[in-house]
Amino acid sequence: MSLPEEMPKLRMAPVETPEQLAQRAEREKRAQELQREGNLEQSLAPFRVGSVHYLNAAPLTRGIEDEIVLATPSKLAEMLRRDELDAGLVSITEVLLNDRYDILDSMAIASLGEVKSVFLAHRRPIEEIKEVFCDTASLTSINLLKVLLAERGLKPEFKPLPSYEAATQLDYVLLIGDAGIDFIRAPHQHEIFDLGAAWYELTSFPFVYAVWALRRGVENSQLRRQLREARDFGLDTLDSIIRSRTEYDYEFRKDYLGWHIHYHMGTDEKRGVAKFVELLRKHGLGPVYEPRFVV
Ligand SMILES: C=C(O[C@@H]1C=C(C(=O)O)C=C[C@H]1O)C(=O)O
Repeated sequence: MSLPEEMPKLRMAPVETPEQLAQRAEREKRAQELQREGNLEQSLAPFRVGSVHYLNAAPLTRGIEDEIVLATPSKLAEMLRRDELDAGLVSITEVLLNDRYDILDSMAIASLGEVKSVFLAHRRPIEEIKEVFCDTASLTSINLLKVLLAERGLKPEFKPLPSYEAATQLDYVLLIGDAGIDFIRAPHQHEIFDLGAAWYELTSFPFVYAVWALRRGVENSQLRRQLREARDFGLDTLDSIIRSRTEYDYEFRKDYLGWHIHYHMGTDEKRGVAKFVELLRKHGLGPVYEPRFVV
């Protein structure tokens, strides 16, 4: 018996190969991410937010990148002080040395031990240090180096680094961020004194380099929620950030963002901050204010 003409033909969905399935899953994930990104971007205004242009900040600013001002840590601090920003992912010392910010709780740029991008590069023994040239972008790392050297009874003169090109020719140089990573990855004759590792050796605590500083006295609960969402989004998609960024190479990004740097501010990080406060005071690098955390 032949099938009646009007009977619908059985339609078979084409079978997907495992590769096609994986590609589709990836496309769907990407679409969801884009939507989440879109949601975040819509609601950051009217707040003005700044962050550092270093690779390490990427996971805390996922989805809001296009809305924030990127600058060096020292420029960001100046903008915050002039009230040109409502929030900045800024050096911890800016917050500790100025009684005008709250710290957004539970997140930070921190390391437990070796950080990779904050170090003293030295061609001569540290014990002989008389002067050190410092990346002018840095605030926190200069103070961290002052503390670490003072604990060894060393008080060199701190001078501004004239240019990154000059770094290879100087005996003692403090570098941070991507410029630091560039230096380490290029040929050089210096030994590397990693400040995260030195801090851990001295205190057994993590070191907190940067936090979200919020201008005090401004109603910012919506902004705080946005920044928490950006962090959640960034950490949920850390793998894809590591895969899709183009700085350096994949292995480096994986180690750096997935291992050396971490993004939570827990009990140990707060103990680390308290220890830093104690040592800044001990070595006369104050006045230092108690950090005030807001959820
Ligand atoms: C870990 C780092 O921390 C940075 C160091 C800063 C400083 O020295 O003032 C400020 C912000 C952080 O992003 C780095 O960028 O290498």
